[in-house]
Amino acid sequence: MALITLRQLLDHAAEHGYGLPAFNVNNMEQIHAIMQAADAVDSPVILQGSAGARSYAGEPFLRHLVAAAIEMYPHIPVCMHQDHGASPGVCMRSIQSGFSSVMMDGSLLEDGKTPASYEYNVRVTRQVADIAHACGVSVEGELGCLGSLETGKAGEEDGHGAEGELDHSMLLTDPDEAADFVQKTQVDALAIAIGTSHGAYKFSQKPTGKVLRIDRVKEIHARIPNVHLVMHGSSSVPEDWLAIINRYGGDMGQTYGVPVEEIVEGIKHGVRKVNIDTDLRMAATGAIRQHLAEDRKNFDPRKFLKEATKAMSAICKARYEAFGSAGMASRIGRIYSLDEMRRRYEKGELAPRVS
Ligand SMILES: O=C(COP(=O)(O)O)[C@@H](O)[C@H](O)[C@H](O)COP(=O)(O)O
Repeated sequence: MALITLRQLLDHAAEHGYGLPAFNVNNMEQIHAIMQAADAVDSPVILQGSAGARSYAGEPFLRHLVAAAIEMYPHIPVCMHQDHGASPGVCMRSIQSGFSSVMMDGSLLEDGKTPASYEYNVRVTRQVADIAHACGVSVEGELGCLGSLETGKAGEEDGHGAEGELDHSMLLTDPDEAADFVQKTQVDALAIAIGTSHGAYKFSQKPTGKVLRIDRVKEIHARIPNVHLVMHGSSSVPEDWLAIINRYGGDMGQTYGVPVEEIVEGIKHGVRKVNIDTDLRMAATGAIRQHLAEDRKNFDPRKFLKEATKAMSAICKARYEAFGSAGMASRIGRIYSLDEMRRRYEKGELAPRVS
């Protein structure tokens, strides 16, 4: 079984200077697409499940789908990560369910909507890190609230996101606070706010450095060079799929995502995990719309779901190649079990290095 922790994966990524896309999963087709692409280019994989995914698929289905991926592709290291845990309880249940990594998002209160105080964030994240590390499981924390620097708002399409309008001090992670946060919480990876947001409507025009603050990634990395950084809301919102969706009956507004080259620049400066969900949603929707419009007699869902899988897989492959994770699955070597990771935490081998 090639279940790997986020920590081991990101340590390898940092050592070899690459980044990993973390794709959200809710169903079999998404998992097929991600695994087929990873198999084609020899990339390790991060599958992540949100609260929405758990309520859509049901926790046992999600767990068994991931187990099936691991069984079918034993040569590919797969990290099963819980996306945006709104409370320590959510994280504990994911650990119980077999996830090898959890995100405690204490940037918002348990309702997933109200911005939390720094002290609250430190307290709940540390609580999760203590328990997760005692189980060998990795922890991602978040500092700063995700949201658009154009509008001050979080992404609208996601159940999880700050309500109302936020000012720039909340929408941008502060480098010194990031160092203090990592030291106090002992997280393995830190999600930072730099102007990205969840969903398709991130930017009203191709983003400039004013609204997509890659310079802030660089400042944070300069302050904490040994900490693995995470970019959320990092779909590129492919224009070709947007056009196909609209050509075949869709009604999406003009919008822009995070250009792949900007993510690659972030990877050069400590970004190791890149969250992507919307791109696969758009590819699947476009492919299904196109298939149903062009083959009006078809009533076999396998035919259009295969088209959706192919479309999603092409995006996954492109991201593995652009982020440099292609070719790395076979170079990871021995995978530490959760129990070995637990002992490494106990010995202090994995304590974050923050000066
Ligand atoms: O950053 C993320 C995705 O970014 P994206 O929209 O693809 O730019 C994820 O962390 C989100 O949490 C995920 O899309 C949430 O999905 P649901 O809550 O709708 O399942």
